[in-house]
Amino acid sequence: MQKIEIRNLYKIFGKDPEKGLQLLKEGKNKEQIYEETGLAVGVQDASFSVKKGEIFVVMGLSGSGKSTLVRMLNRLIEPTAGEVLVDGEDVLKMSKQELVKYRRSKTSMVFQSFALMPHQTVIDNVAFGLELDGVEKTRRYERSLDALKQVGLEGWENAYPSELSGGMQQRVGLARGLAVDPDILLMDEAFSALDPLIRTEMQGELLKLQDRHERTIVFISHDLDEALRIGDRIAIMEGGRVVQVGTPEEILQNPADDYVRAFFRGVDPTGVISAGDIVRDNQPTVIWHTAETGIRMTLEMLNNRDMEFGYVIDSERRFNGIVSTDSLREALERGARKIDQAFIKGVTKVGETESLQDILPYVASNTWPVPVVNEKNIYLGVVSKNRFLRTLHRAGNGTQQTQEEKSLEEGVSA
Ligand SMILES: Nc1ncnc2c1ncn2[C@@H]1O[C@H](COP(=O)(O)OP(=O)(O)OP(=O)(O)O)[C@@H](O)[C@H]1O
Repeated sequence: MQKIEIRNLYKIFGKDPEKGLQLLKEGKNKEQIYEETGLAVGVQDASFSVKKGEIFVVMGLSGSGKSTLVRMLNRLIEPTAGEVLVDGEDVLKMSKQELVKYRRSKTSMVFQSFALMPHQTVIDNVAFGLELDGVEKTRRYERSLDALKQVGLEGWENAYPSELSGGMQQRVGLARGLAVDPDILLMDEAFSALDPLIRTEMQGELLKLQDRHERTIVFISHDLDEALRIGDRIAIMEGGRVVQVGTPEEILQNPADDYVRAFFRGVDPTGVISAGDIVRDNQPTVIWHTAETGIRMTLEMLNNRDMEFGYVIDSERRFNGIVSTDSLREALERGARKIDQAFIKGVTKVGETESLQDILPYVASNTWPVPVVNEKNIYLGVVSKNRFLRTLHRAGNGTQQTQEEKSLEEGVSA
């Protein structure tokens, strides 16, 4: 479901922005327009959408238009042209009153400079937005305490900002953003001022928060590692344009141009592509598991299909275990009858979000393709050694899979 939709959005800074629009339409570029008129093109023709519940990272070099773009989402910067739809409603058509309400209740913004008020306690800093909203004091403090708890600052409510470390101050900034319980959190280089260790910690904190309470987060960053770590999808900006939008894997595997490629140079694909991206569910034999599933029947089935391994799942597709022709025969010799007595011991399944780097040891050490499950233990399929190696090879070359490779892969037996 789309939460935010941006259509043909422009921002031109200067006295006569319409003139700038006209010149862009005539094919002039940003630099020519600046030289001729002194108008600065901040964002040009941006169109994309942000899904409900995702962390959407806007990335680009300094001056590429990130801040301008994100500030147009809550009209801290007034767009020159285009549409910003939030839950289907055009933010640019809102009256002043509607806009105030939208800014206070639907969105909140977290800045790089934590923008804390030094003479106010932590809790008053957090409660500030609610106070503006006219929320009464008891309720205000309740919600602020809850927000402080969410960012791990319980017990610090009466401290002053100067008593806190940089990382803690940023947590207060984040708590202030959370206290109003916004649908949409806009984060402008929110972690950039933090030293690397604290920064990584805060990124982890944000991901954890997102696990518990799904918000739509638009996060500006100029840092690739950060974008890859937290972004469900990334938009890359260059010179005011959005040049590519996609998941980290999509962008890495298929960069739109040299600018994007340059960003990703040196990135190790094994850290970015996940098990879920390369899972295949059509190869090995899947065996539905019930109390009646017998060993003899299973063995016969594997033999008939000339398969060495079978993946056992229940009627809800939850992964139970793996059997092999060997483990089934051994179990029969022991006098066992039910299939779960024939599971290979110590089978490792991997989560769909685990990276290639994480799953490498399992792919390398097992003779059977590694089963991949989601967070509910639902079986999604397997990653075979072949598929794993092919992906590495492709990502390394930055080339697309050819039709030949594709059919080869479909034909590769597990
Ligand atoms: N108020 C303004 N007046 C004139 N030009 C502006 C104004 N604000 C931004 N610009 C110009 O718009 C372009 C985009 O700036 P913006 O701040 O959005 O980039 P950014 O990617 O966020 O950069 P940074 O990472 O340095 O914050 C730049 O060329 C900038 O000079």
